[in-house]
Amino acid sequence: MPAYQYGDFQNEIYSAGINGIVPKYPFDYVSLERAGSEVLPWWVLSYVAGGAGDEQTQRANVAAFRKYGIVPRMLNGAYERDLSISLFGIDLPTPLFMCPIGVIGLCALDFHGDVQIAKAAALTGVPMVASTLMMDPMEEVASHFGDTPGFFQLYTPRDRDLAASFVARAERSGFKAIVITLDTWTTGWRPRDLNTGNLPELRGYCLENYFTDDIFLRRLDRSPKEDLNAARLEWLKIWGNSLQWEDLDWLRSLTKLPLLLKGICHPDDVRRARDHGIDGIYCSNHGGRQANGGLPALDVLPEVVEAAGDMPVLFDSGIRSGSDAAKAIAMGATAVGIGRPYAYALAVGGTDGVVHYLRSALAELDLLMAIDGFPTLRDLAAAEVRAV
Ligand SMILES: Cc1cc2nc3c(=O)[nH]c(=O)nc-3n(C[C@H](O)[C@H](O)[C@H](O)COP(=O)(O)O)c2cc1C
Ligand SMILES: O=C(O)C(=O)c1ccccc1
Repeated sequence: MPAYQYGDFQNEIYSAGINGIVPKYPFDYVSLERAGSEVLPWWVLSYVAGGAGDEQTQRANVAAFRKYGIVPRMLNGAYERDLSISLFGIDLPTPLFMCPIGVIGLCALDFHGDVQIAKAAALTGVPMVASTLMMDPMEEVASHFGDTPGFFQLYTPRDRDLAASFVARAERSGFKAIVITLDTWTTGWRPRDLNTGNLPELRGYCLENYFTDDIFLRRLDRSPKEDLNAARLEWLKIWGNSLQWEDLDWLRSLTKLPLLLKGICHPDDVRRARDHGIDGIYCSNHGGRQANGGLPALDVLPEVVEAAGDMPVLFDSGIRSGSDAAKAIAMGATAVGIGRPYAYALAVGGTDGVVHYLRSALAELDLLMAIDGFPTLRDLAAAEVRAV
């Protein structure tokens, strides 16, 4: 018997269809986004859907995937596929991961989306990169990962002791790597949210990691429960640290876990990262939420990959489907981040909706590898990609 292939999901769906069982959730991104938009509260939707400026970069991220095509190869035994990768010595069954999304907690109807995503990670083997901004503390979220490794995304606070505490807590909770986000020490110019004065964190949402940390709490006279206003103002004082290269040496000294830098788009920055003992690069423009007018992240990926050499390169910004993931891998990404799509999937169906979305993306990727003749991700990575 051949091993289970993700593409068998397709057969399950057709077989169910014969028996009159109609799928609960959509299979294409446009329908998923529409369904998610109908159920999210307006202010969460505005925050998730929006980006910087007139959202030109956000749209360009998605459009970039239409500019490239993979050249298929035939007759080379792609009857069975292997989608596994190894990252920092950790074996993962697939090349996908879930990007850090600070308000993911709010995208679930019960406002405990971080836990629901952790459960989806456990069920699929697709790791969650958990944001610093959570509706539940990281210890609780990590307790639902099952056998799937989790990564912790650090928004480095200005208070160094608090940063050290977050890293230590992440290590104790069993997270397997730390992702330091560099492009969001201040919020981008986001007209959709500016029009309604909408910033969830400032209202005191998603700050549970801070509100459960002794180092943060000692800055307050009264607990966040007693005085939420004072707590969120204190958060605003310490939250965004505009790091410099030298600060990486301090961050490096905090942990032996693999460290990744998120937001890297220039090959010189890749080389400097290596000089500072960084283990992995995360190429991203934050889904066009931070700076408008920049290049699509996919367009800079090949240069970043070349400069990275043997360092793994994680990628996000514009991935909507399994075939998008295939292109990013063919252009050099080691692992590929799903962002906005899983937020909508969570809104539509909770953990179940996210598992459905991830299985669909993996099925599409797997079938594409079957049809295009790439039995392994190594073969796909070596595929010829041409500009359309
Ligand atoms: C609502 C929302 C919140 C986000 N919060 C974070 C965050 O807390 N930390 C972070 O590093 N990136 C955050 N990101 C950026 C994502 O990690 C990722 O870079 C981006 O979603 C990729 O773009 P895409 O979703 O359009 O594919 C957020 C993105 C969205 C949509
Ligand atoms: O919304 C975001 O993308 C994000 O990462 C963020 C986090 C905290 C404050 C502002 C923006």
